[in-house]
Amino acid sequence: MYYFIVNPHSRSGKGMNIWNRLKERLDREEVSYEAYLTERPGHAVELTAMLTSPHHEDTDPKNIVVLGGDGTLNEVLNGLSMSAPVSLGYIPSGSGNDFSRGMKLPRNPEKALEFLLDSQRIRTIDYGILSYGKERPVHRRFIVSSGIGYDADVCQSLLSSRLKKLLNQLHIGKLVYLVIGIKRILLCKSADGCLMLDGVKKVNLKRIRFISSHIQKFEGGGFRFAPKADPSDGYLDLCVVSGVSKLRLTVLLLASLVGRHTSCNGVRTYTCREASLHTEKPLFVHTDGEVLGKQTDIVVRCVEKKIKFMC
Ligand SMILES: Nc1ncnc2c1ncn2[C@@H]1O[C@H](COP(=O)(O)OP(=O)(O)OP(=O)(O)O)[C@@H](O)[C@H]1O
Repeated sequence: MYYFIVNPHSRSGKGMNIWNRLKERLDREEVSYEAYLTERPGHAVELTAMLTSPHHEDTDPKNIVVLGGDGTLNEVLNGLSMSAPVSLGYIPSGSGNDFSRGMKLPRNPEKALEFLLDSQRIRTIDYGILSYGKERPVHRRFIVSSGIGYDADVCQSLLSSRLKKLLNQLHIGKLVYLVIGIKRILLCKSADGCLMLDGVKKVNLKRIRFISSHIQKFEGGGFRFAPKADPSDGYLDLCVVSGVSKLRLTVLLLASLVGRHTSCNGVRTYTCREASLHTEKPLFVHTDGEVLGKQTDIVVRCVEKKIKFMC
């Protein structure tokens, strides 16, 4: 039995057409499934919490399959009860699809479904937790990456972008990250700050452009900010870009498309289990592309091999 959580709104509404095609195939092949369509932002968190609750009518081990973008996968991860026996599957229907890219899953939804139904393999993978807020701490899980600064600023701009819809209609949705990314280079602010790695190594930073923390190698629709990230190693791979001009940031971003930015001036990489960051000015923060407002103090940490993934 498969439980599908479908975001019909993903890829600017194309998610619904994709689901209709896959549903036909499931029915034809008499696969046993239940499907839940998300009706609003946050709904996938509620649906997953309901399906994995100890009070759910079926407490047997469950296969939950997400059809959506990285944002929907993030919501499912955040709704998941970690004590429930669940295996996750994923069919990409988003614009960026960095999770599929990192896991080397088929990016064509039909092929991804075929792969999932044929697959017998379970891989255990890590997830990250980003925390902020002193009086009322907030904890958000992530499975691709989180970031503070420029990368989160781009995610914030995408929320109100009409270009995303247009490019998705032209089947070149992932280009939206590149186009908005270049525009935001001109407008995005930097801040001084300091990073503490695993509570022992302190790094002072001037003019932080962004710091991304990775489970997967890619973010932003194919920027390979963490070429060495391994989703099952129990570590976060950090990409820190600071003290660079806007022109240099542009060059670094282009180099990161092929993972060649890591040896350039202004880029530092670290692996750690936990990192805390303080910035002197608030900067936008994201987890898997979902924006969490502006923060000055965040902590990220890695939870090792807690997610069972069908692949
Ligand atoms: N029915 C709905 N109507 C409007 N928004 C929805 C609905 N269901 C889910 N959402 C929201 O849609 C947002 C985007 O979804 P998702 O990330 O899956 O697709 P995407 O933006 O096309 O892909 P990507 O993140 O790969 O660019 C999520 O933040 C989710 O909360």
